[in-house]
Amino acid sequence: MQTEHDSTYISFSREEWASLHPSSQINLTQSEINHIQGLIGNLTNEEISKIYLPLIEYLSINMEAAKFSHHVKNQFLKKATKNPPFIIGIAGSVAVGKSTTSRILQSLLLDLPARPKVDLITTDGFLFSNNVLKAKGLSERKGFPESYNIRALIDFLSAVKSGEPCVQAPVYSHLYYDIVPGQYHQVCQPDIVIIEGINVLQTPKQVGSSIPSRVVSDFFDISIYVDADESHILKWYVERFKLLKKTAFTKPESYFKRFAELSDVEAEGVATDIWNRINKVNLEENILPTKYRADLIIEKSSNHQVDNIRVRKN
Ligand SMILES: Nc1ncnc2c1ncn2[C@@H]1O[C@H](COP(=O)(O)OP(=O)(O)O)[C@@H](O)[C@H]1O
Ligand SMILES: CC(C)(COP(=O)(O)O)[C@@H](O)C(=O)NCCC(=O)O
Repeated sequence: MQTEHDSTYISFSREEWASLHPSSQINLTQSEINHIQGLIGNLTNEEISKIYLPLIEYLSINMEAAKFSHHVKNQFLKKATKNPPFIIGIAGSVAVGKSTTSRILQSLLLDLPARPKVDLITTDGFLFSNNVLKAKGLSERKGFPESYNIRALIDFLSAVKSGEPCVQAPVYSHLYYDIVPGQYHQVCQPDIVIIEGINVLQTPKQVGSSIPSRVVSDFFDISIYVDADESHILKWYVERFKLLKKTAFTKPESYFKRFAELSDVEAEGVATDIWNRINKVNLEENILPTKYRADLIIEKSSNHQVDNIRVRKN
């Protein structure tokens, strides 16, 4: 069925995408590929070559274009401002693979010949702390637009983009299920920033009653929405929960340590309940509606293989 968005994007099957930039042309050594595979457990060499290397090439072309545009504007304005960092926004549901995709891209970007400085920031650092969420009656709304300090996120991106020497991003811990007081990620004039989060393409209407003059995506040079069927995402959410049950949840400091003793079947029930009450509702109400704001849409099938890539025409 034809949708209103079909004409906005060019769609590439997996094979069509791979053929745009055969991996043989890319100078990644086997040890660099091994390094990335070490970071992302079951990522195959084929997936890197067919999907992520062409994607890096597409990002590189966009970075070159942004640099050129900055240079000619500086010439016209008779200014010598520093090239701003290239900002990549990564959106999508909880558990769709935003942080994994971001880590793959960061590793490959770090390997580019110019050896750029690449920072990876997650927007969960801009969630209000559990105490604040509780006081606002939002404990069951973690991840919904109102649970984030969007103004702080916009101020952060504005400072990074304008080239401030060092800017701090607060840090969220999935182990403590809360913001870590006094811990920050320092961002000091990087060449590239990847910012990933469920909320990065949300619009002012969705972020509270007062409409800010800017939105998060105003600072992006390019944005990517990671997409998959909800049935696959639920499966990945439950699998991740079961893995955490055996690992992080067993730590005494874990917020979820009460779940460590659950059987696998009980854990599936708990995770499915959290999904249905919170993350599924958020996906349908606040995340999916932002999909067609992205410059690229990456569609993954049940085994995380990317089957289709859509690229915005202009
Ligand atoms: N490309 C991929 N290949 C293999 N596994 C993946 C891939 N992307 C995500 N996963 C797995 O899916 C689960 C959810 O991914 P994650 O990156 O944590 O999601 P998000 O950051 O969107 O919440 C994790 O268990 C992760 O290991
Ligand atoms: C903190 C989050 C909103 C962040 O999502 P992420 O960016 O990791 O996909 C999410 O992990 C979360 O905690 N959601 C609330 C319900 C739950 O525990 O899954």
